[in-house]
Order: sequence, then C-alpha cells, then structure tokens
Amino acid sequence: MDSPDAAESLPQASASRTAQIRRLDALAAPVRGRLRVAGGCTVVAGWLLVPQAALIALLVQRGFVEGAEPTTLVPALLALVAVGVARAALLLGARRNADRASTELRAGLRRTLAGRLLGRGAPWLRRQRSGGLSELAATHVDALDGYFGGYLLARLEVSMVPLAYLVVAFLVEPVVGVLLLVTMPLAPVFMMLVGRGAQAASQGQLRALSRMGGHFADRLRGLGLIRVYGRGEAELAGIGDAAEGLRERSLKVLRIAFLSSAVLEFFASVSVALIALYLGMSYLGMMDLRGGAALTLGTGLFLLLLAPEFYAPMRRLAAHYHDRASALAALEEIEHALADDVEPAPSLAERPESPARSTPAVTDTSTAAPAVSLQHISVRHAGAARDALSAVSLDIAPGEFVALAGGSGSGKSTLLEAVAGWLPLREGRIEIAPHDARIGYAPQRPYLFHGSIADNLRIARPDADDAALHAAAEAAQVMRFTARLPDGLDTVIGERGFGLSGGEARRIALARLFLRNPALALLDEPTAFLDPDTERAVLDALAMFARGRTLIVATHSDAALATAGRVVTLDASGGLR
Ligand SMILES: Nc1ncnc2c1ncn2[C@@H]1O[C@H](COP(=O)(O)OP(=O)(O)OP(=O)(O)O)[C@@H](O)[C@H]1O
Repeated sequence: MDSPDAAESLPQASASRTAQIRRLDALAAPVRGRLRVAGGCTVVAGWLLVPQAALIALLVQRGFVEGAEPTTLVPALLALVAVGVARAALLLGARRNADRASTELRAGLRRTLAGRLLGRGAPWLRRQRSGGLSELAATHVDALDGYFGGYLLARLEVSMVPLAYLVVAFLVEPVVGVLLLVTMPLAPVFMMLVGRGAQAASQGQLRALSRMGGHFADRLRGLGLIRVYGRGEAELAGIGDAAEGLRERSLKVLRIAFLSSAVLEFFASVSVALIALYLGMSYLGMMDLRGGAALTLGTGLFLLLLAPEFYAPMRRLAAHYHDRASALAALEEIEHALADDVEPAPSLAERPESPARSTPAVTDTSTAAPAVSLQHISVRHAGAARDALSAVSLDIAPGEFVALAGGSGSGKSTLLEAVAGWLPLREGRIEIAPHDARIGYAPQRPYLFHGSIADNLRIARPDADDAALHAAAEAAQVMRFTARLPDGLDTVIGERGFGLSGGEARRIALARLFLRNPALALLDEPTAFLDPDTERAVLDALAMFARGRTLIVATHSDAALATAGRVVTLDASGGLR
C-alpha cells in the first residue's frame, strides 16, 4: 500500500466497484416491479413498528400504572392486533416478492448464460470443463440470490426505517435520540471496512469452488481410466488438496461474515444498554436531563422497545453484507464468461450470403438439396502447428452423395466441421446455396446426455411425435439394440452414453440426423464398429435418406464408399488427392 501506484489505485478501485454495483443492480431490471413491491412492504412494516410499540406502551401505562378499566383498553388492544396482523402480512408479502424476483432473475440469467455459451459453438464448448461451466450456471448464479433476495431489501430498510425511529425518539425523548444518533454511524463505517476484504475472499472462494467442481467432474468422467491405470490414490490426494483449499477459503469468508455480525451485535447491545441505563437512572432520580419533567413508564417502555429495532435493520444489512461481496465476485465470473472474447469465425464473416452461425442453425429451414462449394479452404485447429486442411477446393452438386476417404488424420472430420460452420477458416470460403439450407451433422463422438434414448433423440426435434421417433430409430437401426433393453427407447442412459457401445451411440446420432430432416447431411463414420449385417442395413437406410438431399459422409468403410455417388480422397497433408 506504500507505493504511489497503490495509493492511486484506491479511488480507481472504488470507482470500478461502484460501476460493478451499478451493473449488478442493472441485472434486476426485468424484476424491478417485484423488488419495488418487496421494498415497499418492508419499509411500511418497519414504520408500523412505531404504532405497535406505542400501543404496547400505552396499554402497559394505562393498565398497570394508571389502573384504567379493562374495557376502556379494548380499542387499543384491537388496534394492536390489527397492526400486528398488518405487519405480518407485509413482511410475508415482502419475502414472497423478493424470493420470486430472485428466482426469476436467476432463471433468466441462466437462460442468457446457456444461450451465450452455446452460441460459441461446439469447438469452444468441447474445450471447456463441463464441471466449471455447471458451477458457473449453478453456484455462481445462485450467489446472486443473497444480494437480490436479502441485501437489497436490507439496504432499503436501513435507509428508510431507522431514520423514522430516530425522528420519533427525538420527539419523545431527545436524550435517547442523541444516544441513537451518536451510535448510528458506527455500523456503516465498520461494514465498509469489512466489505473491502469480503469481496476478495468471496472471489477466491468462488474460484476454488469452480476449480473443485471442474476437477471433480473430470475425474468422475474418467473414473474407469483412473482405475485401469491405478491412479486412484494419486487422484484422491489431488481431490483432497482441492477440497482443503476450498475449506480454507470458505472459512475465510465465514470468518469475515461472523466478525462483521458479531461486532455489530456488540455495538447494538452496548447502545441499547446505554439507553436502558439512562432510563433506569432517570427513574431512580440519579440523573435528570429533562429539567424535572417526570418520565412515565409508558414512555420508557416505548423507547426500550424501539431501541433494539433501531439497530435491527443495520444488523440485517450486516448479515447480508457478505452476500453483496459474493454477488460482486460472482458477477465478475459471470461477466467474464459472457464476454465476447472468442474470435469471430472468419469463415462465417466471409460468407456474405450466409447468416453467421457457429452451429448448424435451427432456424435454417430450406429443404431443397443445396450445392456446396469449398473454395481453396485452409483450416488450422487452435494450437496446432500445421493446417488440418490446406487449400482444399471441392464442388458438390445439389442432391449429390459424396464419400470422403483418406487415412486417419487426413482431415475428413475437419472438413465436415468446417462445412457445418463449426470451425473458422484460415483462408478460402465455403458457399452453401441456398444459404438457409437446413444442415444436420452426425459427429464421430456424439454427445449423449443422461436421460432416456428417446429424450436423446428428441433434442434433434423436440416436437417429434412417437411415430416419427420410431421411424427414425428404425431406419438408423437403433431398434436393433433397444429391443434387447428392458425399457426399449425409454431406457435411461448416462452422461457421455455410459452403457452404450460406440456403434450404438453412433446409430443414435444417425437417428437424430434422420429426425432433423436436413437438406444437407454431414456424417462422420456412421458405420464404424458395426457388424456387416447392421452396416448393410444402415447403408440401405442412408441411400434411401439421400434422395432429395446432399450428403457428405466421412468413412473408412469400403461398403460405405461403394454406396456413395462419388468418392473424394484426402491425402495425409490435408489436401485433395
Ligand atoms: N481439436 C483439434 N486440435 C488440434 N488438432 C486437431 C483437432 N482436431 C483434429 N486435429 C488434427 O487435425 C488433423 C485432421 O484430423 P481429423 O479428425 O479431421 O482427421 P480424420 O481424417 O477425420 O481422421 P479419422 O479418420 O481418424 O477420423 C489431424 O492431424 C488431427 O490430429
């Protein structure tokens, strides 16, 4: 902190913090109405405490000190019940609205996050750790709950309610008003000091949580491999270390949270004790700051009821203060994920007649078989030293069935992914005419999520009816293996398709493609790992499916090559032979 740089960076840090808080508050725009209702209910409930305390004090004064007839107290008693009920209803309304606002806000943010992340396309997603992404969408987004569901209300309450109590206290007993006024700034000053450390600690904790989530999910996925290679103990130690790091960081956040609440509790208790002391000494005649005017029991009771409530909103704010720190930390992580820092795919930018797309766009609707023209394209994978495709030119006529042949690593999958719009081109261009042709892609390693086989098929067309689903599954020879499963198409399979063979997973990908009903179908080794009999059936289905569509199929299979209308061979250097 002693360097001039550090001194200069303080105002900068607080300016960026203010900007961050503004951005955080801006997230609440869609649920602003609900938050306002919640805030209004909280403030009015706080104000109603004044008549509530006054009525209690009045009843005690009249009933016990002045010995009034019980029947004369009935109206005040009824009023007390009415105020109590109104406060309870208002507080309930506040809680409900705040909770609903927070839930809606988080759901919206998750939708945005999912859309943005998916928009970056398959190659980007494939490089991410799904554990980390799910932490982002789950834990980080949930970290905003405390802020919107708690902190914001507490902040509004602090700005509107204690001030009203202060005015009332001054009107009733100025000495108590002065005592409250003097002790009032302690809370915000202390919270400001604590808040600085809290955000950094929360950020550290969220990052550790994210790392831990990613680490754990990766290890779970590779559990089989870990066992086979006898890496169990070492991995266990790694997970132990990650968990220990998280524990330390979580304790740091908790320490700060507990410390701030404990200090506030202390100040609040001391202040209330001071007021009680003053009132007690006044009653005993040991202190007279009222110029001889007597202090009634009712007045004293009223002030004693009000005093702890004066600090209550500040204590609530302190309890939620680390929520703000967590929310700011989470916002930073979320903004980082939402930032458009991925380079735009040049292949898309250079297709003037084609709308930019990083995955086969669902909005593409043209069903006419398109022509595909690759003009001198070169593609290099991120981080690779050489081009996977170099200067490839290829013209495919509408309705043509082209097989891509070539050795392993010659670039067949890369070519399919480039045509699908998943990969940026280093040079050249790809024209698909009509440009809005619906594209379907069955990759080599299809992604199967946890759910039934039918669910896994329906992601290609969520509104597909059972008949369409069965027809697609039948054609792709999925029914051959589901017939043996206990629940048929409703059999549940795991993430990454645990429980299905490679050939079965590919047939699901093929059925998805059939269901999508694309005009341009890109298939990556659809018949790998199939026995000759099943391969024949799949190829027959494919030949039928090819009618009226353009097909590009990467394959090593002679039978598949024979089915195609034309064979294009890629050489080892990623060029056309
Ligand atoms: N994500 C990636 N990052 C870096 N290099 C990659 C990536 N994907 C593929 N490659 C490389 O690009 C080249 C072409 O790979 P590609 O998967 O397109 O070949 P392929 O002809 O489909 O092979 P196969 O017949 O084995 O499926 C290979 O040298 C491969 O190692």
